[in-house]
Amino acid sequence: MLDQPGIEAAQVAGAAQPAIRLTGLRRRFPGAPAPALDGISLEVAPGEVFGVIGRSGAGKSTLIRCVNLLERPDEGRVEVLGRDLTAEDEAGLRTARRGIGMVFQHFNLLASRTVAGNIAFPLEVAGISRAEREARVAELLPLVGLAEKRDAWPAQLSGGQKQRVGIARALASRPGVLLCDEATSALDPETTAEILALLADLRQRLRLTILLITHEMAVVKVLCDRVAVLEAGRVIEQGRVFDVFTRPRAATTRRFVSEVIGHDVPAGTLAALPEPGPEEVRRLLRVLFAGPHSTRAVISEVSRRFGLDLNIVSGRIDAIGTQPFGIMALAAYGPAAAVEAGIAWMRGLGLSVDDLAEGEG
Ligand SMILES: Nc1ncnc2c1ncn2[C@@H]1O[C@H](COP(=O)(O)OP(=O)(O)OP(=O)(O)O)[C@@H](O)[C@H]1O
Repeated sequence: MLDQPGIEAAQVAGAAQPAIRLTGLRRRFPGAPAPALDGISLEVAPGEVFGVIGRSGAGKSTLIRCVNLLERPDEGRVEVLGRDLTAEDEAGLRTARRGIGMVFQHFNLLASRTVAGNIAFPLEVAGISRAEREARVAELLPLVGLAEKRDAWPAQLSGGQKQRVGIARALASRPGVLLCDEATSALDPETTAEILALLADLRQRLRLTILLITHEMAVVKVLCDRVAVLEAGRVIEQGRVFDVFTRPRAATTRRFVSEVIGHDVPAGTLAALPEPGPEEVRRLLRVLFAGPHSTRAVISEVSRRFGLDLNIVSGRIDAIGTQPFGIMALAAYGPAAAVEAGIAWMRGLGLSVDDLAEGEG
């Protein structure tokens, strides 16, 4: 059902072509002082989960709505699963949108329909037979953990259950691409974690490509492979989540990242540290351990080898996806040449070592 040859072909995992390609998107709302989208280009690979993060007003909603052309960009091209949506007429768009599911922040369920009725709704609109609709709903309910709720009404569901219905409805027409518009922002932290786990599971089982927008870095950390940071309608930074989290470049990115992994050195830290002795320097360093070395072994060894005093200001061990890392702020004291040699030695082990100013990430 709902087979679309162009889309099916592009869904083959590993296809060279991106699942989503946005080129030079611009959108300025009439009368607005600045464009909502100011030349956005990005690509999402098949099977990838790509997050777009930004503060309120950065242009996230406008961007995601452009992907299925709910919002038409003034300029630029939107290609999804190999199809140039900006070149489609309304009929073509309707067909193409069946390959693109969308999950909304506020669920957007129809109060007058049961769970099954909500999930079946897009299939009804697409003219799918009742028997096929029922079969599809029966497949989807257990997939989203709602096998027992088939005949419940939206008003009888928790927020998390409502979002499960929203996700099942988005998957009804077997889309290759799922767009998530702040899908967990209306949920409490525990329910957020459950919904993110569900999305991660569905992504694996259905080999979905997911583009999500969020203002929460925790969502990006748990679910995404890559992330783009949006500010004033522009992508100011993008890359693999691990790289962006461990080496954020833009100030906005550093602020987002510090929400979840605390790169910042608290104000007042320097004043509380001892002054360096005569013939000594003091360097405030951020050391990132992303490889096989354990934090403690490296710190004690660099201290021994180079005769440095190391004062640990803050430290944290964490993981992004399945990749563990440690991040530590430390004050190194010793003769200038010894401190330099110690830093070079740590870098030689593959650790990332940067100078850190107080209050900086
Ligand atoms: N329909 C509209 N008409 C006029 N201006 C709009 C419209 N939609 C969005 N904007 C403006 O475009 C800019 C980007 O808005 P957008 O909703 O895309 O940002 P956002 O990052 O999703 O923010 P939020 O998280 O608050 O929704 C904002 O300045 C907003 O006021």
